[in-house]
Amino acid sequence: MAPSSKIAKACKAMKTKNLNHVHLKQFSIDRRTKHEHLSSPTHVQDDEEVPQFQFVQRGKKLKCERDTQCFSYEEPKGMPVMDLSDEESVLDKRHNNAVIIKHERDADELAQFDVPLAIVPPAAPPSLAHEDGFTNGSSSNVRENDGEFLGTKQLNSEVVDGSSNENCSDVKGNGLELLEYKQLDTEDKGDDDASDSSQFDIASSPQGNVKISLICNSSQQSGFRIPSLDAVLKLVEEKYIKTYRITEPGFSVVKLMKDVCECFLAEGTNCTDDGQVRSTNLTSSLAISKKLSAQDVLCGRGYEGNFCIPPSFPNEPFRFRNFIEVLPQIPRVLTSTSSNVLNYITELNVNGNSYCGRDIKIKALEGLGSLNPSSLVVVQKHSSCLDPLKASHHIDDITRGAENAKISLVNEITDECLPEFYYIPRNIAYENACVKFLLARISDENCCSNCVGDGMSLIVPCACAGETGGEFAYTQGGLVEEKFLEKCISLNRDPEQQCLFYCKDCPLERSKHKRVSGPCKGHLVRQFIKECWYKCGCSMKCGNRLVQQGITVNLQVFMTPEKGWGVRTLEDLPKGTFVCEYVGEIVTNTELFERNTKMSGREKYKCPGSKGVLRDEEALCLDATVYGNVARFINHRCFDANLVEIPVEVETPDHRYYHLAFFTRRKVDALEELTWDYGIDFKDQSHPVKAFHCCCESMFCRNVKHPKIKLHALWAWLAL
Ligand SMILES: C[S@@+](CC[C@H](N)C(=O)[O-])C[C@H]1O[C@@H](n2cnc3c(N)ncnc32)[C@H](O)[C@@H]1O
Repeated sequence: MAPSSKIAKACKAMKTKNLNHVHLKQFSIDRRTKHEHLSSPTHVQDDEEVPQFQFVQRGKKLKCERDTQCFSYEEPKGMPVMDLSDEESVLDKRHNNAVIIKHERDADELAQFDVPLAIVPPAAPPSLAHEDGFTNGSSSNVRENDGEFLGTKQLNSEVVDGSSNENCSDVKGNGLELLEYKQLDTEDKGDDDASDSSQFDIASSPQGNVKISLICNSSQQSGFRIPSLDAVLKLVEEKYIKTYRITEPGFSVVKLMKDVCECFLAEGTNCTDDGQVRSTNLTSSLAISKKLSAQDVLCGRGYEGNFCIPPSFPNEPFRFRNFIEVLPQIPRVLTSTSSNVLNYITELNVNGNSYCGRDIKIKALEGLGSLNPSSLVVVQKHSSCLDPLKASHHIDDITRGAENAKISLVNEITDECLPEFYYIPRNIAYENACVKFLLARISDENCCSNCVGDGMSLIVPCACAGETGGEFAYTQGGLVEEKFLEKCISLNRDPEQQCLFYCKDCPLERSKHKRVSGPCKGHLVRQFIKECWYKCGCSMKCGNRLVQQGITVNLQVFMTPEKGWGVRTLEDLPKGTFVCEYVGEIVTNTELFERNTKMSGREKYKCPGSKGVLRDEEALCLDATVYGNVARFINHRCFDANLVEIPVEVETPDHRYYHLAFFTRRKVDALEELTWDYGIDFKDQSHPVKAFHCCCESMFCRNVKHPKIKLHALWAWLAL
């Protein structure tokens, strides 16, 4: 093969990266030369234009732009050397996909609820100060009504608009439902649960101390002796673990009690001036004809809701929402008693997932609710920052079974919950993003139809290995070949050495300058891996089908001290291990642009030089803001990150669409955080949106004024 055509085959793509957006550049370069292309009757239609590029080897500097919400991979500066004679040569409308800066959607575009919820015992009536300084809460109410207190309370704050009516009166009205507060009667012999008679008494002092008393009537029990507290706690724990199928190892009654105290204090702090607690608007249970599952509630199915995004694709991925955001919707569909709310939350736990954040409190109170099922009301809190709870949060599997391997989540640092997003294991196309996988376009030379079994076991590598120089990129052991990996690392590390190609009407530049297309600054040539696919004869177990198999390693999302969520491995990973793909919504640059600028339909971006709206087909980008996988949590590390991203082609043989896969670039130990180099130039002052302050702690951090590292140390590290 002529070197130039080799280069042409190699030089086909670039990417830009963004915090939650990755931009795929897919220049349509046919495998054949223009001459071959024109003379061949097959593969490409006659009217298709052949992009023309000049590839140059020149020292160029890669620059990146981003901020906490977005960044783009700014291409190397330099004068374009593109053949300018053919206006459409680069951006062939069917083949070329460009890269555009993507800003994350503004937070206000997503449903946000500022007013979090918690569940607390109903507010006490005007306080009854005790001698010990404690103000009695719920139990004082009970006694007031001779053991059978229906502590009705008007729930009158508006949730949807976030405002709250602080006027908690005892009057029913305005269509608002009253909650029933029923305390067990110590004399109630007919009720099994109450036969031992128990009373849960919670009180607080002005100093913020909380006292919980358990009052038990032991008169029915002969030979009763006060048991040890430890034995009681153990018994209760066993009972609850069994009855409620609590799977979390950390469950304990002591923790439950502690949580109750914390909630009590938090909600006490949030009482209105007149001592009342803000409460939510619950609608009547009569409106509910069927019981919705917890997921229904969270995903907004089965009822009219204006905040939940309805599941729009087959697997109906769980939309992770902080409970504090979910709960405001519950009143729209659930019955008016707080125990219903708790039931739904219980269902969630039973489904195999446990949830983070304030649901820990909810879980704690679930226990309380079981002791006294109707004694809780849902109330709004003014601000989450008032919440003193710093519980350890845990989700068993954020993928809900969508991946081969579970991906757990822990937050041992804050009470922050996962940001709102749908977990998807594979890229999905948004509206206009045209991603066609046409088997007809896969010619014999682009697949290995004659292969059988594991193509990797063949003595002569199959056609799919052609993309990687006639050798498979993967080893028999399922790792990226050392040499190939090193090449990818070197390409990423030192783009100045690499080939660049230039296009005439650079979509990246166009997007950057909004309306004026600047000269293309050249695009980095990348190494590709080509995996076998459907038209290949090999089996699904073929070793050249690694990325398409999905995640197999043990990953965990965790809260880092300074960078928000991060991802770590729970097992040792050898060098060259496939970790995960960067998955998101495949959007066109037009869509991306509109998401960024929130342009209305009328003001759609007009591409300079083109007669109409920017062609959607020109660019594909990945936006993981709302739909994404675990990769959206992988943090940046300057230069010596332990992951490297490699484009992997699976469905299409012509680089129109590819997967961005992360592989370990060295051996990574269990519990190490996984990082990749976003390619950010922190010194780029020209970008209007500033980057985050990098806390990667790398010796080579590009965001520190006086790097800790001397040049010789850098070379020493490189030599490793
Ligand atoms: C793709 S997200 C990574 C996940 C993110 N930490 C989270 O909590 O969702 C990128 C964002 O993470 C944070 N981040 C990533 N790498 C960082 C670093 N080295 N130093 C500080 N913040 C970082 C920045 O806020 C950045 O905007």
